[in-house]
Amino acid sequence: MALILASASPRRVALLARLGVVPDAIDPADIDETPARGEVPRTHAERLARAKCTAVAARHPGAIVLAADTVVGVGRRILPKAEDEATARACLALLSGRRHRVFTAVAVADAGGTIRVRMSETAVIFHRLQAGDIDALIAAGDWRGKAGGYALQGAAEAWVRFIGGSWSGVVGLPLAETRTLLEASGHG
Ligand SMILES: Cc1cn([C@H]2C[C@H](O)[C@@H](COP(=O)(O)OP(=O)(O)OP(=O)(O)O)O2)c(=O)[nH]c1=O
Repeated sequence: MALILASASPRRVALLARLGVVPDAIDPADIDETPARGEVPRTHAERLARAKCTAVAARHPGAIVLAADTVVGVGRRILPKAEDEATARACLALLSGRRHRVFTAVAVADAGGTIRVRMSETAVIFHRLQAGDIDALIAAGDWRGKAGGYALQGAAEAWVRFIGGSWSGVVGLPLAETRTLLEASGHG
């Protein structure tokens, strides 16, 4: 059964490879990722993973389609995906010493078009970030395109005080949830 990865993220390809899974094709979804009014982080991640999966499954009838969405939340607040330095700095200043959550929703469409979704939730606390620490994280540059303005797999891990949950979930594709969903969807 063909597996389509509905993601432009090279990290998701690499994480999938750790399950021994190589997608037959990569076809990123191009959807509007603007949060809905009053939407909380968990709901946002789930809605977007489902929307990416639905959009791409429509283009590949009979295939298994895997999509995911990662959202960093502080309480009810959804942090943006940092595309510029000012946004990344604002995220890091907010996250300094403050417990936050990283939600990654994974959605898999089976060959019959049924979509199953699983959620990974990870709590992360960074040490208090001094101005110089934020400068160093910004200089590392790996915050670009990342939810919450940091890359745990890169420079940011040196500032982690606590992580509870799924490391792979923070990086973009929680391996246990993904393995379970692929099995349930008839892959392999
Ligand atoms: C918090 C955090 C996020 N991220 C990444 C995972 C996601 O790729 C990204 C959040 O954006 P997403 O919208 O989940 O994914 P994407 O735009 O990269 O790719 P696509 O929608 O095509 O699947 O942030 C890290 O790589 N490391 C981290 O520590």
